[in-house]
Amino acid sequence: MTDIEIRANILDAFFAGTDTTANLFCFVTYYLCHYPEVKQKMLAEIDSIFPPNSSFQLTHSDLSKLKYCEAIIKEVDRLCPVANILARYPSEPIEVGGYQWPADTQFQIDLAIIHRHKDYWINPEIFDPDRFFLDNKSESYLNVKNDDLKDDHNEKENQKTGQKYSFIMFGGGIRICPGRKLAMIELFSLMVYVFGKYDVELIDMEAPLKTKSSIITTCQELMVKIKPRNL
Ligand code: HEM
Repeated sequence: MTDIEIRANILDAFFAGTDTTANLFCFVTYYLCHYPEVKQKMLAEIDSIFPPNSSFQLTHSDLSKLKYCEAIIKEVDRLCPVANILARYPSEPIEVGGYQWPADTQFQIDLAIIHRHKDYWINPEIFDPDRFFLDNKSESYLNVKNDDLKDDHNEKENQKTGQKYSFIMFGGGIRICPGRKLAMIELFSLMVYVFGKYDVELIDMEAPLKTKSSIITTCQELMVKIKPRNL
């Protein structure tokens, strides 16, 4: 790689890799404060793997046991996608939506619309991490039965919704987010260290989540009070 390419790659990792996880963690905090039963279930999982008042080490193998935490992160991003737009340019003329489009047309894919589309999700407006947690493939979490769900990266989520690309938190195909595993490790670690050790409450439970969307959706303000957990 040339120096310019190395610099561009480092900047990519900084820009694409810091505000995404930081803002998504704010959204996770907001939802946990509004759904105490979800928070309790999360704490039970964290405490069972990283017992409080013990000198645990954060290992990758233990973090990957946090299946309910994973479900929370996905459900929060489904409703509030931190990366909200994907862009694609077809290299050849293409038909999309019944129209012919020339090569190099820019298509923008709106994650918030797809993640809440009633064709793919039951009760899409309802916050329910169990969508990504329960192995209940037959009933309420499937809207569409589709045999063609094979996809290298999103297969597990696709199977739960029954539709290819219905959940695209990290994009898909060859441009899928290269930082996705690191992002999940960061978010799991934050959940263990912050919620496992501290009680986090919103200052104003009535205040809506204040966001601003451009390339990514950012959290404008989230006032919280934090105290050590009463264990
Ligand atoms: C919660 C955290 C994150 C989310 C939701 C997220 C989401 C995404 C999405 C949706 C894309 C576009 C994929 C596509 O076009 O199909 C993307 C691309 C990218 N992400 Fe992430 N990302 C996150 C964290 C990270 C981290 C931690 C890094 C690196 C340290 C990173 C580096 C990148 C880079 C370099 C690209 C551009 C890939 C390309 O165009 O080939 N991301 N990310």
